[in-house]
Amino acid sequence: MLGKLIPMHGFSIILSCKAISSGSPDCMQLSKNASKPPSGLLKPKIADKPCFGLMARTAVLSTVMAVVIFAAVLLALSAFAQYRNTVSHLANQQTQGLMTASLLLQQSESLVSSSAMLLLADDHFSRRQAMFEIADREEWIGRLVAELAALRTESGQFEEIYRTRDSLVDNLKTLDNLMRWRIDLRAQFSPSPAGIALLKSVEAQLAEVIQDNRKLSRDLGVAVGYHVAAIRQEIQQSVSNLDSDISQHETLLKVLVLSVVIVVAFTLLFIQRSVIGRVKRLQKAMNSTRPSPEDIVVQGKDEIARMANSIRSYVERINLNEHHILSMNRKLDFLAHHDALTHLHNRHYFERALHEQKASLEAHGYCTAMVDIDHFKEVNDAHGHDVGDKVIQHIARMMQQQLPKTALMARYGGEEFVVIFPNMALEEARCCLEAFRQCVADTPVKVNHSNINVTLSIGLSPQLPDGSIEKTIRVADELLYKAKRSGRNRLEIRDLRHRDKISSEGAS
Ligand SMILES: Nc1nc2c(ncn2[C@@H]2O[C@H](COP(=O)(O)OP(=O)(O)OP(=O)(O)O)[C@@H](O)[C@H]2O)c(=O)[nH]1
Repeated sequence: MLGKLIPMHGFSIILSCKAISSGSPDCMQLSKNASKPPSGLLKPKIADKPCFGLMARTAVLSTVMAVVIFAAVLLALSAFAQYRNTVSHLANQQTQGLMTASLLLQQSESLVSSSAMLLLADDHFSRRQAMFEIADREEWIGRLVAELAALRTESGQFEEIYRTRDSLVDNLKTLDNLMRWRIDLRAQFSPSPAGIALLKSVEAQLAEVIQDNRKLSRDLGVAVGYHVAAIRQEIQQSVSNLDSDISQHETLLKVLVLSVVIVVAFTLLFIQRSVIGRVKRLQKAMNSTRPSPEDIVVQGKDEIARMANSIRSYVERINLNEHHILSMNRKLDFLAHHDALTHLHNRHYFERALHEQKASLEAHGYCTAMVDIDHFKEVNDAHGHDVGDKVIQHIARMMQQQLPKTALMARYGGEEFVVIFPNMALEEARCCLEAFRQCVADTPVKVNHSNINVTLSIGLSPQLPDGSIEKTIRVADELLYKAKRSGRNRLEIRDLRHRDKISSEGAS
């Protein structure tokens, strides 16, 4: 009857219930309840709905970060391309332009010195040599101006150079003619006043042409110098633009790097708050010896919230199951010590209590009684076992009400009860039992609108001077059967003082 294992929600509990084996209604109900879980415990509360969860947020943050990094890389690449263009423009065009302009300036100065050579020529050979030189310079100037014009976009500004150069070359041709004339005049010189006057006139024209020549040479130098200055200024401007571009790109890159840092910091903060912090809180709640659903915080609707919700409902289910098991254990504990039908102590408990209290009972004295319902089989036969059960319950109830609270009573067999009166004199016990027997005999049991009369036979024994408590119970049992044999509805007693029996008989 003891040690029956019942599997329940993954747990095993030990049932100690005589009534299970005997098929008592209470225990049957209990065993049914034990096999089925409390209602509403097994369903998780949260449905798996789609939501803007951690994955989506992480994806958004990663996209933002990727976009910012991509923009930074794009900006850096375009900046590098721009710098390369500017540097290549500076190196290829403006520097070359500056060099060409410098060469042009050099050639212009050579043209002026060639004209000086022409002025110093004493014979036609020197004059022609000077003219060759001048033609060579003229050609160089033409070539360099064309080159410079190809490098520079503002071609309109070269007209001044062309015009000055052409005027200078014309002027040099005039100078050449005058020089040839002067050489010829000097070669055929006749100191006549006409000859002297002619030579002076040639000298005067030469002086005028030389004057023009100086002016035109200066103008050519100024025109070329203007371009050199313009190119230098453009180079300076390009360098300054490059500098400003670099600083602009620098600022933009700083902003982008700062953005990346902010996005990364925000991502870390997000991971800390949305993931790590919450998982830690969850872990802390689960680490406690008895996790409570209230400690499991569910914030938001993301994956962690869903996990927390699942854990929470799982903890709720475990707690509810635990509560259920504890309540079942309480019931089983009760049933282990009590009779399921009458809720009096059962025989097992009685025998254990007797064993534990034996020394104390024997030291302080006691009386023992056995109580049995008369003709109970007839009650069963006439009204059925259900009614018989109700009659047994009624008698048990009356026992609890009528007999002293200090009495240790138990259901001993089918319709048989045992009572120990600790520290009580025989007479006092007899009075109690007699009043109880009388009361039962006088009170019909009302079951299903019918009154059933029952009587009790009782055997009462005091503590035996030479016997154990078990022997006293046996004596009380013998006295009970003596009461039965003597006609029932009576109390048989052994009085040690008179060494004979006293019996009290009921009305029947
Ligand atoms: N309804 C019900 N009947 C029980 C229970 N336990 C035992 N009985 C019945 O109680 C009856 C006892 O019958 P008997 O031992 O012949 O005794 P009796 O009919 O009471 O006659 P006496 O004791 O001689 O007066 C039997 O019919 C048992 O089946 C129970 O828990 N419920």
